[in-house]
Amino acid sequence: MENETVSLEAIVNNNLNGRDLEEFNRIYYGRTDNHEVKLKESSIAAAKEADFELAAYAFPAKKEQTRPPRIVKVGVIQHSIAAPTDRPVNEQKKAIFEKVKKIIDVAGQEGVNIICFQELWNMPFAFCTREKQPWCEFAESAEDGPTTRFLSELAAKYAMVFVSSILERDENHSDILWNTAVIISDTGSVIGKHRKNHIPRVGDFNESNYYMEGNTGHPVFATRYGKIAVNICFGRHHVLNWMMFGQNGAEIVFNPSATIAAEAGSEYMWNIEARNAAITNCYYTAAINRVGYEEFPNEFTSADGKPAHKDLGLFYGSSYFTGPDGVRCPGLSRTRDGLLIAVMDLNKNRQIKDRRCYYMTQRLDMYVHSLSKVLELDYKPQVVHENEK
Ligand SMILES: NC(=O)NCCC(=O)O
Repeated sequence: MENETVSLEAIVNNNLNGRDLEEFNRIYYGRTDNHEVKLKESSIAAAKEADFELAAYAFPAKKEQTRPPRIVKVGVIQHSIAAPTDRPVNEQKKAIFEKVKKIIDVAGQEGVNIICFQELWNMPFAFCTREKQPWCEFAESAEDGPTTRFLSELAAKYAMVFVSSILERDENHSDILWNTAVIISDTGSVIGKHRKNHIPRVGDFNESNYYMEGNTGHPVFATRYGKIAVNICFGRHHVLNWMMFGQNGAEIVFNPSATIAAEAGSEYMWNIEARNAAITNCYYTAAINRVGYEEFPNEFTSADGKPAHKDLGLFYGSSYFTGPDGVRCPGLSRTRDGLLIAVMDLNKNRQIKDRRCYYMTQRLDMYVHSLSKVLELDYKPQVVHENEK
């Protein structure tokens, strides 16, 4: 990945300085100060040794008279796969566990309370191949599969909540597969799970060959550290999906993703969507994407007349956090594994709700009425023509 652009931030920082850089950050990202948080020397050394990026930023809120601050440390981890995709399934999984454990340990020593990984973090994103074997064998039980067991131990050790996106095998319902986020509590037990609501049918994202649209609605999980929800990857293009997590009281919504620069994943939209969701729903968002190229043993086509190929393209990382006011922190790079930490004051959500009144002005009643009409078979779009008086 030597010739890849490192990040948009790097381009800006290398080419702007002084007032121009300040004005760019103020106008584009909404920030006058990055609120960089100092990290332990031992964490910085461990990150260097294990070759991953490490950065932390605060999202402070105003001091209130009647509520103490509600500070929570949230981490997101982006990473590439750790073994070639032609190695045995369990070997590939184990190699990812070993790599990611080093990152979790640093998060533990930094006192991180909640961690979210990228989409299907424990496997290559193999659905582009349309092959069932061996990729379906990565599926496991959400409740007591090897990935949940691996994380449960670390959750209890560090009193950490995990949001773990996996390929789920539902043994109680005829062995079918789901794209599922498992929420593991700070005690190590499974609080619950959420299944991906919107399954892509675009480019090489052939996920609909493997699993169906989720059946878990829009759950919000009340953890020890705050109310969290998960909008899995493609759901970030669906504003109502984001909206429902807000209606159910989410304070932080994670968007674990696996997306590439090409049209299907649309890198130019990446920096907008989770940020816009934070603004319109007055909650924190965290967008997490995987990193690197994943080459598969057999060629596949994109059904576009172009030559067959063995990889999807670059997963461009660029994970980032946004506060409920729409201000975002610098993101991780496009090219390296990383741990990004946000020190959030959750009081900020209500402060922004009180100030901007988006919930008060949202007119749900009007939309329920309009949408119920849209669903009618004989619906006619409300278009007014010049000669219709
Ligand atoms: N994993 C996934 O849903 N990717 C779809 C491409 C996109 O990010 O829009």
